[in-house]
Amino acid sequence: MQAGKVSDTPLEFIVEYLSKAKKIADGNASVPEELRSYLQKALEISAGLDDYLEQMTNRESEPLSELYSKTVSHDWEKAHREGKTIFHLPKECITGHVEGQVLKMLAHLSKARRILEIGMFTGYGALSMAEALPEDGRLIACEVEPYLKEFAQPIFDKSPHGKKIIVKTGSAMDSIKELAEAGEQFDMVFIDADKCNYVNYYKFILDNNLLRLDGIICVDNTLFKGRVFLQDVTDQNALALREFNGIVSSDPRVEQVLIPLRDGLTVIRRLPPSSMTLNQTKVACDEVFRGVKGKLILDRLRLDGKVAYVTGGGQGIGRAFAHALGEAGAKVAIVDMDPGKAEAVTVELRLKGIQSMALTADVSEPDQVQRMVDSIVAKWGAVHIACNNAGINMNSASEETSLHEWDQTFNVNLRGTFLCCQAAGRIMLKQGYGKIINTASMASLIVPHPQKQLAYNTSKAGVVKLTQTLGTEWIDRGVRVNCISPGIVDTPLIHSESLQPLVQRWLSDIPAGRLAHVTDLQAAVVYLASDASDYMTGHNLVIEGGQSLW
Ligand SMILES: C[S@@+](CC[C@H](N)C(=O)[O-])C[C@H]1O[C@@H](n2cnc3c(N)ncnc32)[C@H](O)[C@@H]1O
Repeated sequence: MQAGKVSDTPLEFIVEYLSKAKKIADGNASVPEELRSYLQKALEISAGLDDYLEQMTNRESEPLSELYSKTVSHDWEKAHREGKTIFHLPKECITGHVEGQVLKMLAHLSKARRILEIGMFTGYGALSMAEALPEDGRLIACEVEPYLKEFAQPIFDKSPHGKKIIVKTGSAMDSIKELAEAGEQFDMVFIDADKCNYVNYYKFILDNNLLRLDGIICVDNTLFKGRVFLQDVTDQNALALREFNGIVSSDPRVEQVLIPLRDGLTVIRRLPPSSMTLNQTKVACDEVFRGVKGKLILDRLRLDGKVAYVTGGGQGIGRAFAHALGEAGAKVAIVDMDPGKAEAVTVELRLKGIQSMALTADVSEPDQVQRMVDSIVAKWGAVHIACNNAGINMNSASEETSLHEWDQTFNVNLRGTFLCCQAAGRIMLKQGYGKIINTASMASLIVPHPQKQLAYNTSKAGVVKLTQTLGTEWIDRGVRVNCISPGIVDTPLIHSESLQPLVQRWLSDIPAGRLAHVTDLQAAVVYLASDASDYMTGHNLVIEGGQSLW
């Protein structure tokens, strides 16, 4: 601890008292050497802890570092004497490096988009949390001293995250009442002002729904120099915090933990209720409100723990499907005729932390399809999601379509899809669970023109009928089969000069006014792969910018 610094946290008091005890022991010959050695050891541990936490916590950003230096070097007594601040603000008010990083981490982990801070001081905590917010995130900081807004703003302006902070000057209680009236709600709240009012802020926030379900409240100084649990305490702030801790720990609406960081940081989570009344209205705490098995809709789209494969996964739509399934949490096998392409997508997925393997298979060959499925089961123990996407398209006028072209197209597009459905389906039927998603085409519905592609159109219509048949045959054994029919997808090939007249023709047929991007199809595959679509089977999900309707 620096010389002259006044103890403020339980640890600083321990260090202060141990130092004093050690000094007395050192000056007294009758103190046993063993006691002196124990005092020395206790002092070394306690005095080294805060510095070590500082060193082992990643460095703060430049603007935060500047804010810290500007705050601790400012003459706060002078500011008060000159009438710039109502309170005597001690520089120790500042949240500081380690606690700021904890708040930033919590904002990150809770994926907060809107944060409320009660008591901003010079904005260290506010800027730390703002650094974790997404671009369109907002942090509203309530601060009674207008001087502090002027103090902090120039540094907020230097940070790319400063624009996310809105400072509301005035009494925090008035500000949060206004926010509640405006129907605002927050994902995270930091209470750090006006200790005697902590209970009121807390109650107001929960009673008025200012914190979303599952949202968190962080509360500073909840150990209050250890006085919250020491006997014979008369300090009003300590007694207010003791009462606050008691109220929170017996409130069934929340769960909480008190972390002995600096002067104590309590983290409180608002629990989803089993029954509740808000403003005299009884809330229907059913599956719609609480989510199916407690999972809200975005969580129901997650694919954590699921095993998927994507044929034709080395490029285009298949690659986009593989990324989407992996981002949603599945392990993904990339299957392609071209081993290099399969491997490249596997590398991309691994970079994103997605477990992935590359497999080579020609989907029209039963042995190769069986080997593909066996390899996945051997490595990951199951197949939950089968994306049968491999396909080819060749153009020719129908009177000239060769049997070779017809057979080749049908071999990959229809026989391949059947073989994959059958091999994966056998595993899924045994598991009692599976999601098969076949790639069909808008060509299953309309006859795209002016290009001529009889074999393709017919094979894709076959994929839809195959999907409908399997979708009804297997659903009672837990296997859902659906297909996606994309419209014309924008690929590098299409940008060649010779194809431009054709592209213009297509565009005039598409209400959306553009070709499909592979990313337009990604949410659909995640939906069909997830439990959220369990009631859907044999469906042809058409994504074509409206083209089949004109
Ligand atoms: C402990 S400091 C906050 C530290 C800050 N959270 C940080 O990250 O550095 C408390 C702040 O609360 C402000 N404050 C005190 N009473 C208030 C009230 N009733 N309404 C709004 N702000 C208040 C004080 O002016 C002071 O700046």
